[in-house]
Formats: sequence, C-alpha cells, structure tokens
Amino acid sequence: MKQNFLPIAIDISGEKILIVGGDQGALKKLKILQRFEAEVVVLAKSICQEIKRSGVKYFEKPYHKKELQGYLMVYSCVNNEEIDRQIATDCREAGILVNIHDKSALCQFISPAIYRSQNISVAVSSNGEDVFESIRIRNKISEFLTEKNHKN
Ligand SMILES: C[C@@]1(CC(=O)O)C2=NC(=C\c3[nH]c(c(CCC(=O)O)c3CC(=O)O)Cc3[nH]c(c(CC(=O)O)c3CCC(=O)O)/C=C3\N/C(=C\2)[C@@H](CCC(=O)O)[C@]3(C)CC(=O)O)/[C@H]1CCC(=O)O
Ligand SMILES: NC(=O)c1ccc[n+]([C@@H]2O[C@H](COP(=O)([O-])OP(=O)(O)OC[C@H]3O[C@@H](n4cnc5c(N)ncnc54)[C@H](O)[C@@H]3O)[C@@H](O)[C@H]2O)c1
Repeated sequence: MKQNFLPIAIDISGEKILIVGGDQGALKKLKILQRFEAEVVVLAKSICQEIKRSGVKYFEKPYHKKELQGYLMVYSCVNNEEIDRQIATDCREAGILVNIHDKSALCQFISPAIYRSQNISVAVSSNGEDVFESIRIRNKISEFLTEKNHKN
C-alpha cells in the first residue's frame, strides 16, 4: 500500500524523544529537535564528540527494545537495515511514533523540510518521494518570507 503522510503540528514541549544513533545522521535530527522544546535523549553504541558536547542527555550502549519505554517518538539513525527494521517493528508494537532516517518505507512519520520564524512554521514534505524538491520549495518560501518581512 502506498504511504500517505498527514502533516500535523505536534506539541512536543516536555515530551521525551529518543534518537538511536550517534553520528552525522543523528546529529542532523538532533539539530532540528533542538530548535524546539523537548526532552531529547541520544542512545548509541558510539556517540560522536559534537553530540556529546551539545548538552543533550545521552547513553552510550547498544539499542534494546526495553529502552523505548516512555518515549512519544523515536528517530532511528543507525544506518543499518536490520536494526532499522527492528526499531520500526518495536515502535509500532509499542505504539510509539517512529522515523527511520532516509528510509520512508519504514517511517510512520517523515521529517519535513522546515522554515520557522517565531510562531510561524512552514513544513514541506513530498510524501517521502522527493526530499530535494521539499528542500527547494522550503528555501523558496524562506526567501519569500524573509523578503516580505524586510519590506514590512
Ligand atoms: C527534510 C529533511 C528533514 C530531516 O532530515 O529531518 C529530510 N531530509 C533532509 C536532507 C537530506 N536528505 C538526504 C540528503 C542528501 C545528502 C545526504 O545523503 O545526506 C539531504 C540534504 C542534506 O543533508 O543537506 C538524503 C535522503 N533523504 C531521504 C532519502 C531516501 C529517498 O529519498 O528515497 C535520501 C537519499 C536520496 C538520494 O540520495 O537520492 C529520505 C527522507 N528525507 C526526509 C527528510 C524524508 C522525506 C521528506 C519529504 O517528504 O520530502 C525522508 C523520506 C525520511 C526522513 O524523515 O528522514 C532534511 C532537510 C533538512 C533541512 O534542510 O531542513
Ligand atoms: N546520514 C547523514 O545525514 C550524513 C550526513 C553527512 C555525512 N554522513 C556520512 O555518512 C555516513 C553515515 O552516517 P550516519 O550517521 O547515518 O551513520 P553511521 O554509520 O556513521 O552511524 C551510525 C550510528 O549508529 C550507532 N549504532 C549502530 N548500530 C547500533 C545499535 N545496534 N545500537 C545502538 N547504536 C547503534 C553507531 O554507534 C553510530 O553512532 C558517515 O560516514 C557520515 O559521516 C551522513
């Protein structure tokens, strides 16, 4: 069945969000989440210095499904097909929203390209089909809104 993603805006203030993985993919998701207020935790076998120095709470250990308890949503950035599939299955069983980095077929939610300025957020997604188009459109919207704000 073709996937069909509903765009929504979700209140994550005070919510626990888990990123599994501790390298560049995880860092990208972490930077996005740090623009919002949430209790983000990183869990990975090995975690890069930039993540360690970012101030986020982290655990350096392998993934196990018991680690999922209490999270609203999970991002998997382990860059490993087997673990990605395991995390996707475990989260669905536990009723936790799951994103698998760069693998829309395994995602329950995908990450849109975001423009954000104060209370205005614009999220662009392509139903997981063409992320570069999403980024291009987000950048156009960003240029348009920045120009408009300068004129006002
Ligand atoms: C918007 C953004 C948000 C975020 O990452 O949170 C995001 N990807 C971003 C960047 C980015 N992604 C990739 C590169 C190339 C460089 C690199 O390889 O690193 C760059 C550029 C970069 O990193 O600068 C590679 C890539 N990504 C996916 C695939 C697989 C495929 O397309 O099949 C491939 C391999 C494609 C290929 O090589 O052909 C898949 C997904 N990427 C998505 C979101 C979801 C779909 C959203 C939608 O519906 O449009 C989805 C389905 C799943 C997901 O949620 O991850 C973020 C922009 C951050 C920003 O600018 O704000
Ligand atoms: N994915 C990206 O967005 C991106 C961006 C720039 C560069 N790169 C490069 O592409 C490559 C891939 O980067 P990446 O971050 O996607 O993947 P990676 O393979 O570099 O990192 C995977 C992370 O997952 C962890 N991990 C793996 N198995 C695990 C398990 N069972 N339990 C817990 N943690 C586990 C590892 O310890 C590591 O921290 C790297 O060379 C990176 O420098 C990627």
